[in-house]
Amino acid sequence: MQPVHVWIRSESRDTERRAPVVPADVPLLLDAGFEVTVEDSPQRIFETEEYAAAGAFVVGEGTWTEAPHDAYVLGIKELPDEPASLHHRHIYFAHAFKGQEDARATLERFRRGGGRLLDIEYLTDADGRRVVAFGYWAGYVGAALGVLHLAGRLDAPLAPMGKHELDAELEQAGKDGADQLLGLVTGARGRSGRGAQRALMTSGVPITRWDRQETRDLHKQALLGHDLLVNCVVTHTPTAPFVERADLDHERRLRVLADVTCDVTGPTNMLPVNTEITTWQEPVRRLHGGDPDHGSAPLEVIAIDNLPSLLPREASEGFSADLVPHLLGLAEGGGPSGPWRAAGKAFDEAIAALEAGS
Ligand SMILES: NC(=O)c1ccc[n+]([C@@H]2O[C@H](COP(=O)([O-])OP(=O)(O)OC[C@H]3O[C@@H](n4cnc5c(N)ncnc54)[C@H](O)[C@@H]3O)[C@@H](O)[C@H]2O)c1
Repeated sequence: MQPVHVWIRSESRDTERRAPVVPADVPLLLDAGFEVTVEDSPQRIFETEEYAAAGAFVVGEGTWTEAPHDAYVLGIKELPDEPASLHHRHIYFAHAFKGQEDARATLERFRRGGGRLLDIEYLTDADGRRVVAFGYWAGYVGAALGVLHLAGRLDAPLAPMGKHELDAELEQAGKDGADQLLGLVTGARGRSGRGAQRALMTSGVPITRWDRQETRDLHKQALLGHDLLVNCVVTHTPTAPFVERADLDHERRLRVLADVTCDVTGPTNMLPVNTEITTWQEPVRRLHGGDPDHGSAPLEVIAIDNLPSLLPREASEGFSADLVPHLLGLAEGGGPSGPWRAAGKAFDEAIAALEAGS
């Protein structure tokens, strides 16, 4: 049987420093009989030499277009715009199955070339739960930015950093008084909710933890009694929003919304007072000026949709630890394991919808 060939491509987005498989995990694939090729990349947080030392075969940046036909081309973010036809099996986050911007163009490229997209977002277990995600570090960074902003320690533009640097800032913020803030994490039991709690703890911020049970009868006044709300909720059914326009004129302590979920335009936006993301260049946006006569402070939002890229090393390590066991599942005797079949089905459905013209 041909060995499974995983080809780790370079990322085309120039701010993207993460890697889907870290050098320390390469031997796990090699020991299972896989072939591992890695493209050189000056921006990746791990040196190419680390991959070579771990046993990967090194090739030039962007050479996946010439990879053997049977290779799985693995990345994190979008492919470059060329070539117009894609004939490999690609594994990455394409955001191409829900009618997003460019979704149609991406699917057309696969259809034209006869390739397949195994989107990491659609790698799910038998219960439909995602098996690989960056959520923990998204929550960690989202909560950290909220605390640092409230502590007057957030400088823009943001740039990728090491966890030790971020933690030093959080600890200093705590010593300077951030430990007097009140933090609320919604979706506290999920991946990003747990990451958010860990960051708040690093600053010594007392935490209120709410998940489904605690929000069933929403206690709005209690919610507004926190300085910082870190929203990590994932819901697919429209639910009573946490903060609406009418809440802003109320007496409240709430000053910063850190929206990790970033579902800012969807029907399940839990914070409809905001409908736009923020960026590394301008991480914070003012939503309401506040009214000191009525005890309401200005309200600001942080809604950055690529938070884990700010902690590229830790985000890559956690992601690789989750992904590699599933990559091994590409070689299972009866064909790729359940999550790969689920991702393949999502792709087939998207192509069928494209062909049906919907
Ligand atoms: N901003 C970024 O850079 C970034 C990066 C990665 C992921 N994300 C997003 O972060 C979000 C969180 O992902 P996750 O991996 O933590 O999801 P998860 O499924 O692990 O957790 C979601 C949590 O929300 C809870 N929840 C659902 N409805 C609720 C309600 N009405 N009230 C309170 N809690 C409720 C669930 O019980 C669960 O604990 C996702 O939308 C994901 O796309 C953002």
